[in-house]
Amino acid sequence: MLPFARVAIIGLGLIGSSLARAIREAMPTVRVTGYDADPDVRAVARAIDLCDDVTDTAGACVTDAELVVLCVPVRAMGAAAAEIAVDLPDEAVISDVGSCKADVLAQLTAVLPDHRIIPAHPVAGTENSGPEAGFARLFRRRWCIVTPPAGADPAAVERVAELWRRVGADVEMMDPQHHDLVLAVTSHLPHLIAYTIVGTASDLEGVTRSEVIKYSAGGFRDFTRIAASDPTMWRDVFLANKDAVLEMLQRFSEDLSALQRAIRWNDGDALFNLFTRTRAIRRSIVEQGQDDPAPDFGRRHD
Ligand SMILES: NC(=O)c1ccc[n+]([C@@H]2O[C@H](COP(=O)([O-])OP(=O)(O)OC[C@H]3O[C@@H](n4cnc5c(N)ncnc54)[C@H](O)[C@@H]3O)[C@@H](O)[C@H]2O)c1
Ligand SMILES: O=C(O)C(=O)C[C@]1(C(=O)O)C=C[C@@H](O)C=C1
Repeated sequence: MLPFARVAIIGLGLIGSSLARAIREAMPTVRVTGYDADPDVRAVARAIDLCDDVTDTAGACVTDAELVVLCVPVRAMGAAAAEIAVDLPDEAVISDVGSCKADVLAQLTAVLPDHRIIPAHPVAGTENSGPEAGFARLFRRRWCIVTPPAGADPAAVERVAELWRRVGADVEMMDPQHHDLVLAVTSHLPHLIAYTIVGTASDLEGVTRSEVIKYSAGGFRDFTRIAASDPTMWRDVFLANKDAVLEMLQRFSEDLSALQRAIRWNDGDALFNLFTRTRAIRRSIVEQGQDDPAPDFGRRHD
């Protein structure tokens, strides 16, 4: 049985539009309605026939929804929930796709205290934004972490998990705070480092911008892809997951200082031992098939 027959998606950017496409592909009988605060995004969504209906108000989008998925930047979640509050059916399940969970759960609970709120985070994305950047296969063989609050209705949790399984994701359950700590080191810190290194390189006196572009091969080029990620989304992630990010950043800074010392004092063993350990980690990730398991479609439009 389908987990939901009517799904409303609020926010039709990369993730919202990918979810709309994926639901329509995997579950063609599900009615998908969509809304975005930006009229240009709504126009594009209509032009590309993204949903069964794209509405001009958030309320109209959710009036008969069984599931509402908020796909807006994390610090806009509370405002998006407030906009649908009066039109939301009592029995509707509310979910979201935000990259951090504790702060989003607090925002949604404050605005919709009487609704079943089952947050989730598909750990899949690209550096691109907007409805045209989305693609149906984005979630295939990627993790989706469902972070139900304490005491959540198990049936609602299972229906949200099943929706993500149907669009191809592997589902894990996690406590919201633990999610935020794990993702701070596996996703948020890497983005912060990428933003920093690309900024540092472009600020260098004595190195021209054209040289940075001309010689950006290998490692630096990979950093530039990540550093091209959406500014609004990432500003919100760092501010909403401040504590976990600062904790991981502190540990990272200490490890970087140790590396700085090793280089200064010609401690080749320290460098060699660390690089040997990190190479083994990378190889075990590849062996477990967790490295870009979908290389053919992970980085392009369908
Ligand atoms: N991009 C990724 O790699 C990725 C991966 C997983 C999860 N996420 C999460 O998904 C969410 C959406 O990210 P995205 O990459 O799709 O961003 P996006 O910029 O492509 O899309 C966000 C959309 O939300 C709309 N919006 C903003 N405020 C709104 C509001 N109050 N009501 C209605 N629409 C509103 C914007 O107009 C925009 O079209 C974020 O919470 C992000 O943390 C992103
Ligand atoms: O591949 C990318 O472009 C991503 O940054 C995707 C990525 C990640 O860090 O893995 C980014 C943020 C999300 O919340 C989930 C996935």
